Amino acid sequence: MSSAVEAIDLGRRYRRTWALRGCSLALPKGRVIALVGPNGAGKSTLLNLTAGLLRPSEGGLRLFGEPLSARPDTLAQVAYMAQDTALYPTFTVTDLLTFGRRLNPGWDDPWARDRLARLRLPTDVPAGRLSGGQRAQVALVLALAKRPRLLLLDEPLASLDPVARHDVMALLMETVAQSGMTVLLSSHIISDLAETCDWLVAINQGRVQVSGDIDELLETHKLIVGPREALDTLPERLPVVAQTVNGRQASVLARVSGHTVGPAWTVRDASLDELVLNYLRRPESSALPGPTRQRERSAS
Ligand SMILES: Nc1ncnc2c1ncn2[C@@H]1O[C@H](COP(=O)(O)OP(=O)(O)OP(=O)(O)O)[C@@H](O)[C@H]1O
Repeated sequence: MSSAVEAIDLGRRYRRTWALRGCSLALPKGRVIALVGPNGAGKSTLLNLTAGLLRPSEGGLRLFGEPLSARPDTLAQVAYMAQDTALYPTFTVTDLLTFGRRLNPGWDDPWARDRLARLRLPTDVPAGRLSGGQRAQVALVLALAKRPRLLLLDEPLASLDPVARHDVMALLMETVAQSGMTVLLSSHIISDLAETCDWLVAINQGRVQVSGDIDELLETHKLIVGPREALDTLPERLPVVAQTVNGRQASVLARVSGHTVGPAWTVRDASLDELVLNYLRRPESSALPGPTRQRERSAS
């Protein structure tokens, strides 16, 4: 079965700087995929490449099994809400609806009107006069009304208040459940992603660090907490993602499979927040197939 998005050794360079390099990914269909990474990691670059707005400097992309470069109609199945929510500022919401209907063959006009009515926004003022959060919500409705197979969202939650954030995520979940759409969304707010997303992609310094099913990642990673002096008693071959020392206490995130640790240590489940934070702290750690870094001797 083909993936929704497949990147093969994908790279993009701006002059001499690689924004993304050696990116190989297979993202399954019908998932809500969280794309995380520090500022400047390459998230927007990956989204722009997937939306066909940037050309790769090396490697390539397939969407639903089709090479992106060979089939322009593949892109008709993609909707993209970029970071700086590009609504034409002089167009009213009513104009934008008309525009969307004329440009997109699969446009679901009754649905879009119903959703916009529920937002209780003025439909006759220029979009430039709406607040940042209101613009983001309108842009999301317009993107969904295209009925895309793949929806790309670059920090859709950043400008939203907590209630709007919750509503947007609920709308995404509802649409995914009804349509089988795949969503790839970048965000820095991990707690908002934990309930909604079921696949995690972490990018760091232009490289993919993690790509995997969130439940499986949480099952295989554990937080091991104990006294700093006991660090040397941890198994030699324990695949450590990151370790931190706070005063006398050491905390180690590791990929545990059949490893046993001594009685000085407490092993507990990690939250998605803790998992992401530990990976981002250690750009050289990876949860991709291949050799894993093993435990360091000295505490960091
Ligand atoms: N148009 C550009 N020209 C030159 N360099 C760029 C350009 N766009 C991005 N970059 C560089 O590429 C790298 C990746 O940027 P990108 O915007 O993809 O990161 P990001 O993960 O989306 O960051 P953020 O979380 O801050 O939005 C950064 O080092 C950035 O400075």
